[in-house]
Amino acid sequence: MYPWIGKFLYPSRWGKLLAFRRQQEHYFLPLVAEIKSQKPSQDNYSYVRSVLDLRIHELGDMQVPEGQLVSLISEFLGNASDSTGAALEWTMANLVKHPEVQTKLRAEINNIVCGSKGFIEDADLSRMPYLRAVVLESIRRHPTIPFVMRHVDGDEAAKALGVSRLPRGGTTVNFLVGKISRNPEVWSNPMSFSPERFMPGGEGESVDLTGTREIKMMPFGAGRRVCPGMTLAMFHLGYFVANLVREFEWLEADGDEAVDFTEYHGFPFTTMKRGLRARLVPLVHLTK
Ligand code: HEM
Repeated sequence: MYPWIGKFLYPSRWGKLLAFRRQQEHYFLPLVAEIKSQKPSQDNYSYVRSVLDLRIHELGDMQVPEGQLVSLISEFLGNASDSTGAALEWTMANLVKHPEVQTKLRAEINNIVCGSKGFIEDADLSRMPYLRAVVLESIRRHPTIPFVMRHVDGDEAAKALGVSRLPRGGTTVNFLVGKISRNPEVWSNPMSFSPERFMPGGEGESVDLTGTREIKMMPFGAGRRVCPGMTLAMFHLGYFVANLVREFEWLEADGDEAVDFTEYHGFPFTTMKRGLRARLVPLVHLTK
């Protein structure tokens, strides 16, 4: 409730946090300065440039202060790599555990790629519906961000939440992303791993990831603050999974190294408690 109390309760952790923050400033600010010094053009219009160009109307058209810029950059980098990495690990773990899904996926990939150039191109992904189904099923079953919070206020919000009224000044609502995508009233056998549910005729066939039409799952959040990296993340996941499955057969490791789906609830990501271990067999491709 009062985050500032933390520095008195946990002085050593607070010290570490400040040191980490200084390190971020040390790395990011020279890069920001370099971007500032460049003449903006269509070719180099980056995320940092877009934040530099922002003006906060409520504060007299003020620019985003340097401190907040550092926070935004670290949020952008952290959200991008850690959440995609965690989702990739969950996906590969499921493919190890479900060899029949892996075989079916490899057949789809090879069918598209074989006989042509011998490697996967960006455009090929759109012709791989089962690959998309595998990725969707993985982020449904194992959403890497288990909840999103919103400050809500007013009668309209109360109505949407199905309560008569909200406390004065509003309140914070925690939307349980994980529970939503494993709701047995929406998903049949929700704890099983079944990409087929996202194929034609399946209950998730036309699932809406942005949550504008309906919310059956919301691994990327929903509404105005929906993850801006969603399309990139879906592309990266599809691309990495396709290449990893095409190049290797993923087999379960023996004994204690076998796949363990126990979750580790870190902040803010849910990862595999014990990282994925697998036996990888390189596959030989015959190209024309
Ligand atoms: C599998 C990968 C990813 C997942 C599961 C994921 C999920 C999420 C979720 C649940 C949120 C919170 C949305 C909300 O509050 O409603 C979020 C926010 C955000 N994501 Fe992602 N994300 C992923 C990848 C990425 C990537 C690749 C990028 C950038 C290239 C990115 C950038 C961001 C940013 C900047 C925000 C904050 C948006 C805001 O506060 O308005 N994410 N993400």
